[in-house]
Order: sequence, then C-alpha cells, then structure tokens
Amino acid sequence: MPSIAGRDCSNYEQASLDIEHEPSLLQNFRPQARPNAMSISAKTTALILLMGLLLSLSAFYIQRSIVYPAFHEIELDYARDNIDRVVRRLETQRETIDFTVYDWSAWNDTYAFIQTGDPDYIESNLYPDTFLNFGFDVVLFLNLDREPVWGRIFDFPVDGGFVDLTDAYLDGVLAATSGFTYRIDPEEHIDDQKTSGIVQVGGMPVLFAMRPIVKSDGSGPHKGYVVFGQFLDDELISKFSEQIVQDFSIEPVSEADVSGASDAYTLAIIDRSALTASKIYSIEDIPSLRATAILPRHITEVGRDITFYGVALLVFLCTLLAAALLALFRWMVVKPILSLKADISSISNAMDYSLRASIRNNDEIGALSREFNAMLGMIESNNTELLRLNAELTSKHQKVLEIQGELQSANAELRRLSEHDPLTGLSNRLALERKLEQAWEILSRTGDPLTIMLADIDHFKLYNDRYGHQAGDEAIKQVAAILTDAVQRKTDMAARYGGEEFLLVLPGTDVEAATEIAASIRERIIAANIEHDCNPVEPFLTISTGVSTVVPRSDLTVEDLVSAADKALYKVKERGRHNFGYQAVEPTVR
Ligand SMILES: Nc1nc2c(ncn2[C@@H]2O[C@H](COP(=O)(O)OP(=O)(O)OP(=O)(O)O)[C@@H](O)[C@H]2O)c(=O)[nH]1
Repeated sequence: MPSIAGRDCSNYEQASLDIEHEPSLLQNFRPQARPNAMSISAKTTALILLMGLLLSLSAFYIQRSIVYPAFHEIELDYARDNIDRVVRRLETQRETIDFTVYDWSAWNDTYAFIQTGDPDYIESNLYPDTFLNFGFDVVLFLNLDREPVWGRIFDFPVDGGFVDLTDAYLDGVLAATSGFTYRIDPEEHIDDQKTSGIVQVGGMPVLFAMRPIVKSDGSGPHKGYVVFGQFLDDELISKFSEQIVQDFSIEPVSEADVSGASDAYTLAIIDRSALTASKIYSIEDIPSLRATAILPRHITEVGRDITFYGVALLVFLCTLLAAALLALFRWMVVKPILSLKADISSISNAMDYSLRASIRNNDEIGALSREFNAMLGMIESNNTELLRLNAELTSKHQKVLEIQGELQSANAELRRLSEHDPLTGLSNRLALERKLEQAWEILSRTGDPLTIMLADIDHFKLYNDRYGHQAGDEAIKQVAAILTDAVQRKTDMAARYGGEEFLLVLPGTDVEAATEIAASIRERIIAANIEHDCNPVEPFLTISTGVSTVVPRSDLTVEDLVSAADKALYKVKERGRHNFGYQAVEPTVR
C-alpha cells in the first residue's frame, strides 16, 4: 500500500502533469462551430432583405390603398367637373334661347303682330337669316289659343344654308311645346313669365324657351307666346363638344327614370383606360336629359404609373441601400471581427500568450480586442506564476521522493534489524516466533507436517576458551551459513535461537525428509572441518541436532513441538554429541 507521502506525491505528480498539459486542455475547451450556425453577415443580410421586403410591401400597400385611390378620387372629381361643364353648356344654351325669346316677346311690334298678323313685321323681322344667325331651328309665334300665327322649322347645314322643315315638324313641335304654356303665370313679374324645356319631336330632342308676348314695358295682358328652340341633333352636340372640348352624348329621361335623384352623377368604369360620367340635366327641376361623356382615365394611368414607378424606385433604392448597408456592415463589423478571430486562433494555435491581437479600430471591436489582450496578459502572468509554482512543486516533489526513498531504506533496514540476528544475518527470535505461529496456523488447515530442528554447537565454551570469543563469533557465522545452505525451500527458515543454538523451521517436511536434511547438515559440518582441537568428540567443530515433526492440530501447540525438539537435542548431547535425534511431540499436560 502506498504511503500517505506516496499518495500525496502522486497527487503532486498529477498536479504537475495537469499544469504541463494545460495548453492542450485549453485547446479542448476551444468552442466548435455548430453545424447549422448562421453567420452575422447572413443574419444581417436576411434582416436587411426582410426590412426591404416589408418596406416595399408597405410602400406598395400605401400606394394601392392611399395614393392610387386618391388619384382615382381626383379622376372622379375631374369626371364630375367635365359632365358639369356639359350640363352647364346645355344650360347656357337654354338661357341664350330664353334671353332671345325675352327680347322678341316683350316688344310692342311683336305684341301688335300677334294680334294683327301684320305682314310688314314678318317682312322686316322674320327672315331665315335672322334665325340662321341665332342658330335656332324652331321659331313659333302662338296666339292665346296656342295656334301659330307664324311658325317655321329650319335646319342649318354646316355649309351656311338652311332647309325649311316646317311642313315636316311644325305640328309635332306645336303639339309638344304648346302644352307648356300653363307653366307661365301672367301674374308673375315679367322676368319670371317664362318656361323652357326639352321635348321629343320625331325622336329628336328639342331645347326650347317660351315667353308670353307683352308690350315692351312688360305690361300685358299677354296676347300670345313666342317659342324659340333648337334641335339637339348630332350637329349641335358636336358643336358644343368642340366648344367645351368634351365629347358627350345625350338621351331623354323622364322623372320616372331618375326617381327623384335628378342631379345624381353616374360614374362607371369601362376599362383601364376609360370611364363614363353621366348627369341628369333638369330644367325647372324637371329631369330632361341625361348627358353622358366618355372620359379617358389619364389621372388613374398617371396614378398607376406613379404607383408602379414609385414602388419600383423604392425597391431599387432599398436594394441599393441594403447593399450599401451590408457592405458597410461587413467593412465595419464583420471584417474586424474575423480579423480578431484570426488573431485569437493564431494565438491559441501557437499557445503563445505573449502574443497580442491587433487593435485595428477605435470602436467597440477595438475595445473588445483591448479587453482580450488584457485577458491574455492575465493568462500570461498566471501561466508564468503557474510554471514557477510547478517548478517549485516539482523540486519539492523530488525532495519528498528522496526523503521517501530514505524512509523506505530506513524502514527496510529497521524491518531487517527487527527480524534478523545482527551477527549471523539469520532470522531472530521475534521473526522465528511469527514464522512458527504462521506455519502452525496454515499447516493445521492443510494437514501437512511441520518439522523443526534445534541445532547446538558442541562444547562451544571450550572453543571460546581455546580460540577466543571473536573466533567464536566467526565459528557461529560459519555454522549459520551451513544451516542456511541446508534449507532449500522458500518456506523454510533458519533462525538463531540463542547464543550458539539455531532453530530450523521446515513447513511441509515429514520425518523422513527431516532425517535426510539433518544427516546432510551433519555431513556439511564435517566437510566444513572447522578446527576445534579441544573438542572431546572430534578435532573439529561439531553440532548436535534435535528433530521433531508433527501435523499441527488443536490439542498441540508450537511450544509442544519446540519442547520435543529440545528433548531430542538433549538426548543427542547425552549420547555423545555430533549427531541428530528425533523426538515425537507430546501434548503438554496442563
Ligand atoms: N563467542 C561466542 N560465544 C558464545 C556466544 N553465545 C554463547 N557463547 C558461548 O557458548 C558457550 C556455551 O556453553 P555451554 O552452555 O556451557 O555449552 P557447551 O560448552 O557448548 O557445552 P555443550 O553445549 O554441553 O556441548 C558459553 O561459553 C557462551 O559464552 C556468542 O555469541 N559468541
């Protein structure tokens, strides 16, 4: 079992080992990139692209939901304005007819004419060029019975001539317009004694105005009616369209058609490039015509173009901005970080903590580099201190090992001294007693025999007396060597039992083998021929040996065995020495 010192020393050794391998251990802690790790560049690119996409979608949404509808609303306003212009043109024309009617109806000459039918009045005033100038197709002078005193229906072709259509249309126009006279209230002020409207004659709308014929000062009673009118034919509509620079068409409506919404606009989109705008033209609150214009959707097209090019420009600018931001980010952030990482990797690979990372920027990454360098400084300092401590520890460990070696030597020597006889080097009494107890216990279990031999030098007192005590010691050492050689087995033991007495322990040796060994010892002593000229037995040194063998059992003890050997020795001494004898073991009577 290793000593505590040894255990401590092994700990020191491990500690020393740890320090020596510190760099490689640090390498084991180097973080490994995760397989699915996403770089900052990729994340930033994704973020910028996402922001660009969101921005473009927002712009697209704003354009579609705010800008484009605003353009559409402007377009509708524009359409309403245009159809209003059409209606205003019709109204202006109606007012023109009415004003002209006013001139003719509140005139003493007309007042006289309607009563007399004076041909001079006709000759002087009612010639076709007059109406050609006005552009009026219908000219009626009606008496109070609504019968024409004079009436003509013309058509004025574009060549400047005129066509008399009186015969074809007079009755129709009369039938359609004469019913309007009830609208004129003669009790009203002269300015309000009027009516106007649109009637259908032969499928053609006629815009007309009617006033009662009074004197020039506006006094009555009225004697008839003046009706002027115009066919709202294609020619006139084209003329109006040119004047207001807006094509339009008209169609008759009745009150039932518009069901009270006489001024309502009707706007309908035809396709991407055109829409229709309609409005009811009412005269004296009576729905008369529906004017309809087909309008190009220029504003919507402009809005659509602005929307498209606006979003396209925004996407383009976003892309440019994203690319610029990304490049800037890579230059300002990613590149310095990669440079710092390269520095850290090379320092880590070189395991040289005296190296430092380059500080390229004076920003957060520069601050990070400085912090890293400061940490390297600490590691370097700690490393140096660790190396110093390690060297110190190693030195102390060496000393401990030396002391441990010395202690082990001393222990071994102590153990040897405590178990061996200093003169002969044989086992001493203490080791002998342990050996006997151990052998007795083992053999009592195995059932094998245990032999002991008690050898004693004959007449050794005489030897000492003859050759001196020092020579006696040498003789004792020689006999010890002979006995040691005689016992071959590892389990055997030769011990110094007393002054010139020796005890051999031979586990597993029976009587026959023991007898052979005893004889062999005797032969070796003879062969050694150690001079002892005052030995009464032989002229050389002799020994006597008592042998005893027993299979250890519970009713016997080691002392019984030793006692038997002692008896055997005693008998050999009595019989003249220089021999060996056997004595069986007898239990001690207790
Ligand atoms: N030189 C020396 N003499 C020893 C030592 N130990 C014992 N002796 C001597 O051995 C002698 C033993 O004498 P005795 O016990 O009378 O026996 P013996 O003279 O050998 O006669 P027997 O045993 O009867 O044959 C004594 O004189 C002891 O002094 C020793 O270590 N060295």
